[in-house]
Amino acid sequence: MGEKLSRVVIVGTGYVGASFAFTMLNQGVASELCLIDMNKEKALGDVMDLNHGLPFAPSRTKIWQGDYSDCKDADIVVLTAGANQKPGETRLDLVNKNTKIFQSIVSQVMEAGFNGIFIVATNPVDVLSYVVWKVSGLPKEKVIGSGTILDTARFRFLLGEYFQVDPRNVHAYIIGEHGDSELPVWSSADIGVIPLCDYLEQKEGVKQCDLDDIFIHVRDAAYEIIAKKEATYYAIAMALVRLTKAILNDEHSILTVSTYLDGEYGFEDVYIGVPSIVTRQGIERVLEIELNKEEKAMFARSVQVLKDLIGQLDLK
Ligand SMILES: NC(=O)C1=CN([C@@H]2O[C@H](COP(=O)(O)OP(=O)(O)OC[C@H]3O[C@@H](n4cnc5c(N)ncnc54)[C@H](O)[C@@H]3O)[C@@H](O)[C@H]2O)C=CC1
Ligand SMILES: CC(=O)C(=O)O
Repeated sequence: MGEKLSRVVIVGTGYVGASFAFTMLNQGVASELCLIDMNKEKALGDVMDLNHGLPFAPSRTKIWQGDYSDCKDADIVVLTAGANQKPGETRLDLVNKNTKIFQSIVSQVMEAGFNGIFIVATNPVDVLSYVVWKVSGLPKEKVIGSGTILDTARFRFLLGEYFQVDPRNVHAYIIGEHGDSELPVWSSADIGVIPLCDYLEQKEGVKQCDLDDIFIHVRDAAYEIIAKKEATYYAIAMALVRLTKAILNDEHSILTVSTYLDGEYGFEDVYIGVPSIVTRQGIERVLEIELNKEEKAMFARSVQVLKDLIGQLDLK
């Protein structure tokens, strides 16, 4: 029996796209990796560098510098092209530049005959996921933003440090905009098998103000890292690989991706980060966490921030 081919195309081989390609190669996730960037020399340099690592890779991967015609047979196109934040800029500041770039890229991907799944990482990721859905004409299930997958990872890491447990045993979510209006869902957070609220009551030394501080560090992590080294890329690359594997391996994994709300949580016509089941077909279902009153209000505010921006888009 022949080996099953899986093709992943990456558009935008800057810090995030190149780190994603490197992580994909190291984990042997796809049999074909195609790199596209308007800076062709950069993409070609990355292809050469990655190919030279093949003797150390866990499996064979065909890696090449491509063009949009390569998207026709792609299972997944990952969009990491566009401007990133400069120190002091918010993710939302990038909306106009990156919407224009995305209109052009997504049109070219679709003209090639693409019928797979888009993963969107470029910021502002929730708004751009909406743009990709609109411009591509694909079903909502097939356009997935990285949403708060990275914020949730940061949250689990910091809670793991605080409670001195493996972050993989921390079950806690950040939802909402991947940005300043996101929120922690404290009411359903578990440390291992213990609800965090019980932990807070029972364990000495666990204080609400420390938890609030953890959330602030999660929300502001990108600003801190960008001030120190211009960009964030390793953790998002690993998060994108996790999402890619969930799709290619039909894992039915629950990830806080940016997805289209169609009545869930009482909202519609917006892409936003919520826990969702990810399969080979894309988003199977959005999971509705029972939010408390304060969390509901914060989520509604986050939806409004995104809807206001979506309302200003010129998608002609
Ligand atoms: N969703 C998330 O959690 C995260 C998102 N990001 C976002 O990812 C995006 C990329 O960030 P970086 O890699 O740091 O930026 P970068 O500037 O290093 O790379 C962007 C790449 O896009 C390419 N590009 C620009 N316009 C293009 C076009 N029309 N066609 C093809 N390629 C084009 C550029 O040549 C460049 O190589 C940013 O918007 C950043 O904010 C970054 C980290 C985390
Ligand atoms: C840049 C960005 O969106 C992040 O690191 O969260």
